[in-house]
Amino acid sequence: MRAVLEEWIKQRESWKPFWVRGINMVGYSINGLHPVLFSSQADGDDDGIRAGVAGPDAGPHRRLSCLCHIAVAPFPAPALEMWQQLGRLINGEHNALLLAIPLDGIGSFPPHPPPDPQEQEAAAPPPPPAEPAVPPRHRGHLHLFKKPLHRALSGLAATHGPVLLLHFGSRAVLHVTDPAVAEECLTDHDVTFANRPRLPSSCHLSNGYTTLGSSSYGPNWRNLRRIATVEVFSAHRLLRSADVRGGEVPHMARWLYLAAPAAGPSEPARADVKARAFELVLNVVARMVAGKQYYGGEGDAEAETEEAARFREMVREYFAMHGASNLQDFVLLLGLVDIGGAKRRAVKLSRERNTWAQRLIDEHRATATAAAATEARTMVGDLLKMQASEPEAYSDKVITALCLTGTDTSSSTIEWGMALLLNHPAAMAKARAEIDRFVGTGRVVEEADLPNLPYLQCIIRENLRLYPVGPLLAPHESSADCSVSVAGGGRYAVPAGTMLLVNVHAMHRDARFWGPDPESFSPERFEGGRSEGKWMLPFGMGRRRCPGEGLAVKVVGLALATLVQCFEWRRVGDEEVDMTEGSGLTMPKAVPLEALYWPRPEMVPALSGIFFIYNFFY
Ligand code: HEM
Repeated sequence: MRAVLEEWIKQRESWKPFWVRGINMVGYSINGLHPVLFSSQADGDDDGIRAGVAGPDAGPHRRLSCLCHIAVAPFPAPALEMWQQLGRLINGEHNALLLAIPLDGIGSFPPHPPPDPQEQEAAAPPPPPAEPAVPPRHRGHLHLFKKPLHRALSGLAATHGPVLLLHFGSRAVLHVTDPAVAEECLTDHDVTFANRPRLPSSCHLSNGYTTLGSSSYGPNWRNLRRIATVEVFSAHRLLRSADVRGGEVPHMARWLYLAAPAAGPSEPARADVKARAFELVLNVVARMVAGKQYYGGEGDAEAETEEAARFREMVREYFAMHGASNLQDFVLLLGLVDIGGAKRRAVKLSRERNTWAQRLIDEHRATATAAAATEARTMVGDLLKMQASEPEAYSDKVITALCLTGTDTSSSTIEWGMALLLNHPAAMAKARAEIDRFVGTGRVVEEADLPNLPYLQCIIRENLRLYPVGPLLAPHESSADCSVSVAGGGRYAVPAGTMLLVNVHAMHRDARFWGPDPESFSPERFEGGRSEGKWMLPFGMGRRRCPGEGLAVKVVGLALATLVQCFEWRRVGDEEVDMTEGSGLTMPKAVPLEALYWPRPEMVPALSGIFFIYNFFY
C-alpha cells in the first residue's frame, strides 16, 4: 500500500504529503507512522474537510486511519483511481464497510509534529498532472444519505458544482445537475448508461433484476421494451384503451359525488385525494392489463375487496422500498444483517407480487374465450395469444415483469397537482373557466377535449416541473469507461460501473433556466410557448425514457380536468397544503392529501348522468 501511495503522490501536484506519528485526529489516536495528505485544492472550502491519513503500520488504529482518507479527503478525479486502488487493498484485508463511515468535523485537524526528514524526502511533491481538465470532485459520502436524497444531493451540487463524482460505499456515483451533461449522458452515451445498477434492495422486488425497469441493457430488456412499446403503450393501443379511461375517470367523479352531501359549502365532504387518485390509476392500469376493476363495483367509494386492499399496500411498499436512497444498498453490513428487516419484507413482497400476477394470468387463461379476446382486449390476453406462437418471448415470467408499472407515478402526480391547485385557487378558477368555456357544464370533460385546454396543459407541465415523481430519474449505470464534458472545456473521466443520478428535481428549479422565482407555481410561464425549448425531463430521456408517458399524460390530464370541472375544492384548514416531499422510487407527498369538496350545482345533472351511463354500460 505504501508503494501505491508513493507512486500516486509522485504524480499529483496539488497534494502536499507529509508524515506524522502520535497525533489525535477526529477522536482517534494515530500511533504509527502515517502519510498525511493535504490537498491545496481543498483550501478555503467551507465544508471543513481537508485532510486524510493513510497508514500502513498503524497498529490497532490502522483500519480507522485508512478509513479517514478514503472516506473524507477531497481530491480530484484521477485520485479516485488511487483511492479505489487503496480501497481494494484495504478491503482485501479488512472490511469494505469501514470505507463508508461518515466522518463529519474532520476540519479541526490538530497540529502535527515535525515530519521525519527521511519520510519527507520519500514523499516529494508530484509533477503537474498530465491532463489539464478539472475533474469532478469526490466527496465523502454516506453521511449524505439524508432523505429525501434528491434534496440532499441538490444542496451538495449547489455548493460544490453541477457534476460530482461521489462514492456511496464502494460504489461510484455520478451526480449531475447540469442539463448539458445530463443530455450528453442520455444521448451521446445513451447505450453506455443504459444499464441499471444492481442494488441489493431491488433484487427481490425486481425478480432478480428481470423486470422492464430494473433489467440492464441486453436481450431481456430489449424483449420487454419491444413488447411494452408495441403491445402496451403504442399510440394505437392507447387509442383503443380510451374507453377504459373514459369510463374510469367519470366513475371516480361519480364516487365523489355519491359520497358528498348535497348541502354544498356549508357541509363539505372530506376527500382522501391520494386514495382516490391511486384507485383511479390502478383501475385504469388493471383494466388495460387484465380487464380487472379493483374498486367501485358497488358504487361505494370506501368499498374495496381484500385483494384490492392488499394490492394497494403492495404497490405502496414496492415504490417506497425501491430507488437509490436505501443505505443498505451501499453499506454491506447493513445488507448482511438486514437491519430494519428490509430484505425480509422485500422477499415477502416479491412472493406476493408474483403470486398475484400468476393468478391474474391463470384467471385470464381460464376465462379468456376467443370472443372475449377480440372484443375486450387486454394486455395479458394479447400476450397470452402471442405466447402460443412464441412461448419464450412471451413467457408468464415476461408477462409478470410487465404487470406492476406506473401506478404510483401517475397517482402521485395527480395528488401533487391537486395540492398545487388547492394552494393556488386563482389557477384552479382559471382552469375551471377554461373548461366551462370549451366544454360547458352540460357534460363531463372527455379525453378528446384535452388538446382544447391549453391552460390545463400548462398546469400539468408546471406540476411535472416542480414535482417530477422521478426526481433522480431511475438510477442508470455505465457499462464502460467514458468521459463527459465540462463547462469551460475539458472532460471528466467516468469509470465503468458508475451509477448515474440525473437530478431533474434540481434542474427543474434552477433559476438560470426558470427565472428569478423558480420555486413558485406559475403555469403562466408555459403560456404561449414561452418556455419552449427549456430543459425539462420528468419522463427521462434516451432509450430508458418512460414508455408510459403517453398514458400518464392522458390519465393525469383527464383526472385533474374532471376534478376541477365537477367539484368545488377547499383546503382542510386555513394553512397551505403541506408540500413536503417524501422519499422512495417515486417522490410521494410526505403528508397524504386530503381536501374538502362539494359538487358544483351546475354540474349535478351531468354527474347524475354518469350514474346512469355507468350503470348501463359497466
Ligand atoms: C406522471 C407519470 C409518470 C412519470 C413522471 C414517469 C417517470 C418515469 C421516469 C423518470 C422513468 C425513468 C427514466 C430513466 O430511467 O431515465 C420512468 C421509467 C419507466 N416508466 Fe414511467 N412515469 C410515469 C408514468 C408511467 C406509467 C403510467 C407507466 C406504465 C403504466 C410507466 C412505466 C414505466 C416503465 C416500465 C419504466 C422503465 C423503463 C425502462 O427502464 O426501460 N410510467 N418513468
